[in-house]
This record gives sequence, C-alpha cells and structure tokens, in this order.
Amino acid sequence: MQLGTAAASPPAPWPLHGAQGSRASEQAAQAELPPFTLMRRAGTAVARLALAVAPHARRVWVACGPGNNGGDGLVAAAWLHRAGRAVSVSLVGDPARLPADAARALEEARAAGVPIQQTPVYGFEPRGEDLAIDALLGLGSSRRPEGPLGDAVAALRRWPGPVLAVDLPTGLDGETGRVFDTELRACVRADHTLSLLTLKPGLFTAQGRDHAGTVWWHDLGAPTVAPDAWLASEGAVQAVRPARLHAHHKGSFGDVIVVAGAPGMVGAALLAARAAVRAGGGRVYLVPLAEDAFAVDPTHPELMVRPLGSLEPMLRAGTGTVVCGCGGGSEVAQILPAVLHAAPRLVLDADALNTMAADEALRTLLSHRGARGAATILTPHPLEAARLLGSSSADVQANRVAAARELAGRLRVTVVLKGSGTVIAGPEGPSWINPTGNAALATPGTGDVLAGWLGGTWRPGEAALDAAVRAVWEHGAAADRWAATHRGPYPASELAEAI
Ligand SMILES: NC(=O)C1=CN([C@@H]2O[C@H](COP(=O)(O)OP(=O)(O)OC[C@H]3O[C@@H](n4cnc5c(N)ncnc54)[C@H](OP(=O)(O)O)[C@@H]3O)[C@@H](O)[C@H]2O)[C@@H](O)CC1
Ligand SMILES: Nc1ncnc2c1ncn2[C@@H]1O[C@H](COP(=O)(O)OP(=O)(O)O)[C@@H](O)[C@H]1O
Ligand SMILES: [K+]
Repeated sequence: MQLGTAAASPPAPWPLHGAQGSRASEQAAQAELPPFTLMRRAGTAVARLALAVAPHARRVWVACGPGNNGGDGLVAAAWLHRAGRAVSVSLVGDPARLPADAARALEEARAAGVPIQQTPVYGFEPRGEDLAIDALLGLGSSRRPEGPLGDAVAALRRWPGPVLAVDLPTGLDGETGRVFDTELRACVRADHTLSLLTLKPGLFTAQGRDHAGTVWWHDLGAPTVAPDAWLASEGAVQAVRPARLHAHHKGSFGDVIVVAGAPGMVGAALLAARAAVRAGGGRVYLVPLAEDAFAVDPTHPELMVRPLGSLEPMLRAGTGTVVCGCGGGSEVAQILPAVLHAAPRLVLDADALNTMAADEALRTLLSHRGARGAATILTPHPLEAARLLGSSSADVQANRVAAARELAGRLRVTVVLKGSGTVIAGPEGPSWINPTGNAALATPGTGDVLAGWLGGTWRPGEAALDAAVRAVWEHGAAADRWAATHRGPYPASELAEAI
C-alpha cells in the first residue's frame, strides 16, 4: 500500500521498525512459514509494483546484490520475465556465496530463462530499458558500497529512467536515514521504494526522503512486532485534535505568554505570537525582551503586548503556556530561571536552548521540572540539539531518533528535533517521525512560527507529546499545501497566518 493513500477514514499512524525490529519480524515470519515463502512474496510484490508504477515498461533492468535483497530482485526478474517483459539482470556478487534463499531465487531465474550477466556493471549504460530495479543492498547494508557494488550504484545514479528500490535505496541506512557515504554520492536515488516486511524509519528522516522517492510498504503477511517508532498520519493527528465546542469561551483554551525578541530580533517574537493566536490560544500575551519594542501590533491588535516587568506577576498566576527564546539573544538568560520555575507548560526554542546548553545550573532546573510533573517541549534544530548534547550536528544527523531520545531522557522533556523528517521524542515510549513539510520551510522564521503554534495549540492538561505531534504535522501540512502551488521558500510571516 502507498503511504498517505486516500481512504474512507484517515489512516492510523504507521509502525516503524529499525534494524533490530525488522530482523525480529523476519525471524518471527520465517518461523511460521515454509522456506523461501517470504522471498517469493517479496519478489512478487516488487514485480507487481514495478508494473503498477511503470505499466509502459517493456524492458526492465534488475541490479542484484550479494545477499537476500538481490534474491528479492531475482524473484521479481523471473516474475516479470514470465509476464512477458524483456528483463536483464546484472548480478553483482559471487553466485557461489549467495545465501540459501537468494541461491534458490537465482536457480529459478536461470531455469525461467532470464538473461543474467555477472560482475558487469562497470560501464553499464542504458540500452532502451524503461525501468531499473535496485536490488543491490537492503537491510544488510552497513557501509559505503565500493568496488563493483559502488559501480552499480553509480550506474543507477546515471540512469535517466525511473528507479524502483527494493526495501531500501542502496547506500542508505534504513535505521537512521543517513547515507553511508558522507559526500552523499554512493547512494541510489530512487523514484519509488518498496519497504518489505516492515517500514524502516530511515526512509522518512535525514537523507531518507531525498533518496527513497515515493515510499510503499508490503508487510508480506508477517506477524506484527511492537514498533520502535511511529510515522505520524492524518488519523493520528485527528485523534489528538482538541474539540472547539459551541459553549467554549476564550478562557477554555489557556493563555499563552510569548517571551522572546531581543533587540533587533523582535520579528521572531511577533511570528511566534501571531502563530499562537492562529493556533487557537485563548489570550496571547507578547512580552518582548527588547525594552524599546512597540506597545501594540497594529496588524494583530488582539495580541496583548506587555512590558518585561509584568512577566513575573503573570508567571505567578501560573496558568499560561510559556513560549520562550525565539530571537531571545543573550537577554533570555535573565528570565529563564523564573520561567523554568513557574511555567506549567513551557516551549523552549532557539536562544533559550543555546543559553541552557552553556549553563549547567539551568539544565538542572529544567530536569527538575520534569521530576515535578511540569511539562516542557524543546524545539532544537540539529545544531541546537548538538550544543545541548555536547556533540556535533553531524553526530545528531547520523541518528536523529537516537539523539532526540537521548536529549529527552537526559532533560526529562519532550524533544522536537527539526529538519527533514522532524523527530518527536519523549523520555519513554516510541518516538514519532513527521512526514509533512518540505524544503520550502528552510527559511528564517519558520521555526519561530512552529514554537508559537505549539504554544497556542497545547491545551492545559494535554500530554506534551500529543501537542507536539499535532503542531509539527500541521506546520508541515501548511507548507505542503503552499508548495503545491508555489516555488521557493515559504515566507514565515505568511506561514504564521496560514497553518
Ligand atoms: N531473508 C528473508 O527471507 C527475507 C529477506 N528480505 C530481503 O533481504 C534483505 C536483507 O538481506 P541480507 O541480510 O542478506 O542483506 P543485503 O542487504 O542483501 O546485503 C547483505 C550482503 O551485502 C554485503 N554488503 C553489505 N554492505 C556492503 C557494502 N557496502 N559493500 C559490499 N558488500 C556489502 C554483505 O556482506 P558483509 O557485510 O557481510 O561483508 C552481505 O553479503 C532485505 O533488505 C530484504 O530485501 C525480505 O524480502 C524479507 C524476506
Ligand atoms: N527540508 C525540510 N523539510 C521539512 N521541514 C523543514 C525542512 N527544512 C526546514 N524545515 C522546518 O522548518 C523549520 C525551521 O526552523 P529553524 O531551523 O529553527 O529556523 P528559524 O530559527 O529561522 O525559524 C523547522 O520546523 C524545520 O523542521
Ligand atoms: K535496494
């Protein structure tokens, strides 16, 4: 099934399994089924999808690797050959060393009369094929493809026609979405990927989206194994979208206090506050950190602008969600202790995060919030997360789910690790990956909008994780609607009005 397909009711969240979970699922299925059953199902599913995505294809090239991923490709090749397609297989690997299932697939493909070329791919150029199938490496992939495998990947990258990847685009780590080759060259860029047995998280975050194309999933009829993470869906978001009842009044939704905007950065605070209004926050107060800031937002007179001196009494009232940090500069340091102490629900972004990264005492205050049941959501981009973890953004990007989880556990907070495939993680339970959003969001201020949106949508009493999953989905969905009719970056001020 294709993810996101329109259905009578919006789809539930999709279960994601990393390498360990996928292997556990494979073992559970193998234990129940006669030998070769899973591979036959896998290869057949690949062949059927090939015909569905490229019904015109008369000639198909299948690049098969040295493991069971190659075996899936060989089953698909034989199936397509029997269906009357002109199939050519390039087998990269020693036929004598194939695992048992793949060896059987090779035997059957040969018996069916599929032309199979060995160790060829160097210098391979298309000869009129209409579709290429990447069955080089899947779950067993652990390092940069080199030698003949690297040549085959290069040939697939030169390929001008559509590419269907079996299980994973070769060169991509299915667990993390990192490309093994740090220069991002030795990885197939597929138009379609059919994830087999389980859906792999790496298809949806880090470099995964750019290499997987449209993701499809076939569970091969295997028993279900508890997921490692969830992919958010419209249905999952609807399930946690709070109702606006007829009898609701503005006090029903909770106040929002945006404390942000150091001198020269007041725009960031405005973006957050405007988004909080749009998100349905009850009363939205804007407390600029810059003393000479405006006293009213003329285009949004519903925003209540208050001087910094009024913050502490407002915090003492103890009911509002506080959004803190957007464009906060070094000035944010002065108010963080009070905010950490008093806010019942707190969203920390940008300079609030950088300030905490440099101040252990503030981090201790933060983790104490978790211990006393006060909820906090951190919205770092990878560099901000790295500063908090004492690592590098490359380390964070190498395993985004693990990094978000580590940070959530250390500080006892909910973490929204932003970027392609935003990760939402709490200290316990499965994490979430968000599939909405696109590179139109890669422009200044869209993170401020997200922080404000989160503050405005988060209801008193609601779990931080639910609010975060919903806000990130809606923020990305607005960008997807916009990108359907526009090119280039999405101006943050327009996004703040549109979600
Ligand atoms: N078993 C079943 O019933 C089912 C299996 N299924 C299918 O099997 C796939 C997993 O198969 P798999 O475990 O054999 O791993 P696969 O990805 O084919 O590669 C392993 C081989 O590649 C080699 N290798 C790795 N990286 C390399 C590199 N950079 N450069 C060079 N060599 C490299 C590695 O060598 P090694 O690392 O051990 O030296 C090993 O020889 C899975 O993705 C799915 O498609 C599903 O259809 C469900 C049913
Ligand atoms: N390629 C992308 N795909 C999806 N979302 C993206 C992409 N690039 C950026 N975003 C989103 O845009 C926002 C940018 O936030 P951030 O980096 O904090 O920018 P700023 O601080 O300028 O507002 C985040 O929500 C992030 O997830
Ligand atoms: K593959």
